[in-house]
Amino acid sequence: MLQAIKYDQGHLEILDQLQLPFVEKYIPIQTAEDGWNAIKDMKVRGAPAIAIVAMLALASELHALQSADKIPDSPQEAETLIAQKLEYLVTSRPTAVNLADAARKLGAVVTTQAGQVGATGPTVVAAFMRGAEEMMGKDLDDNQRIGHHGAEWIMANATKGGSDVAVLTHCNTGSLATSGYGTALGVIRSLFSKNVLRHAYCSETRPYNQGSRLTAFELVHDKIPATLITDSMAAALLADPKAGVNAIVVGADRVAANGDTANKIGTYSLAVLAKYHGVKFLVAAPRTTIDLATKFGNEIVIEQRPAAEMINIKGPRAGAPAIDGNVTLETVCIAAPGINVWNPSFDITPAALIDGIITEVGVVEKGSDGLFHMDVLFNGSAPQA
Ligand SMILES: CSC[C@@H](O)[C@@H](O)C(=O)COP(=O)(O)O
Repeated sequence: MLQAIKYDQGHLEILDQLQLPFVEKYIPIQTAEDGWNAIKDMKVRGAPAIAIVAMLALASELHALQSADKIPDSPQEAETLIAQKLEYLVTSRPTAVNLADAARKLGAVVTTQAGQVGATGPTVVAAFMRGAEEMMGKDLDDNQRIGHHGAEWIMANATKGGSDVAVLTHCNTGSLATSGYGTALGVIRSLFSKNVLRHAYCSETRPYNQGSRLTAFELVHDKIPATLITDSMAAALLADPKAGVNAIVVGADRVAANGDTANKIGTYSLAVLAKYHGVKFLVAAPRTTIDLATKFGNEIVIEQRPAAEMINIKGPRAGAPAIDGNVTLETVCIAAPGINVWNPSFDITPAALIDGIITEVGVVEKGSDGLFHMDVLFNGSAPQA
């Protein structure tokens, strides 16, 4: 399995996703500012991965301060230092809630520690670093559970009488978008490991091609039977009995309390198509992506990305040889110079189009009132497939 994030006691490295699938190169992240830039520039992306890298970037900076004996003695000063860095990190990308959620949770850990009798600056910093490291392990564990619950749900509800399934996914939600295994791609991985995946389809995911560059790379790497389509081919694929797509499974950047889901632009179109074709439409995400403070999808801030990400495309010249494992990536313009560009990074899929939300504690479906009741995910009564 690919590993997007490597961390060991203050040493953080991320796989530079801007160079994938052509060059597999890890880059060091030493400070919160390095982390902020890597997230903003999409060297790391995907809701869970963004949160983990942000927290570990700050942990790395604090490690370096600790080695240089520069942690303030006062617990309150250490708390303020960490709070300011967290506030800054949260400004890197607005839509995925996992980052804000991680900052809030670790901020609370730090505040609690700073209030303990005998607390010092170093004990506050140590509490933060421990929390950040635990987050990475928890995410991997959650993803494996999501994969299991999603695969079980699909086999129970979407086989249409067959013994195996074909699944379409969008964007990248795999090892590269998380600490490992993946969310929606984790469900596909789990179906594959249970020997019930007939075929996976991944959409190109314009404009930034996370599907063709990253998901396709992971599927090839992990030898999962898969086919790439352009986003515009999804309707034809769903209408094709030979493909026999049973379910569409996507990730999420933020799920509102009513189930409306912000995810990569193009997700909403797929949900509409799924409804028309009678194909199950599922969202796979850890509970850290569910934002109960946001009641409806229209409250979610949608990030606008630069025009250059739509009108330019980057890759090696066709047939260019790799030299010492390196290839030169070239940028090519693929649109008429001067055209206006609208480039929202995400869209909102209404809850009405979603059949189930797959989390690490189970799959929530709409009740008889036609509404999602997210409280079951947090009060220990989530339905198991
Ligand atoms: C497991 S990640 C789920 C989503 O974050 C993913 O589908 C997505 O939309 C990623 O967007 P990106 O802009 O590449 O960060």
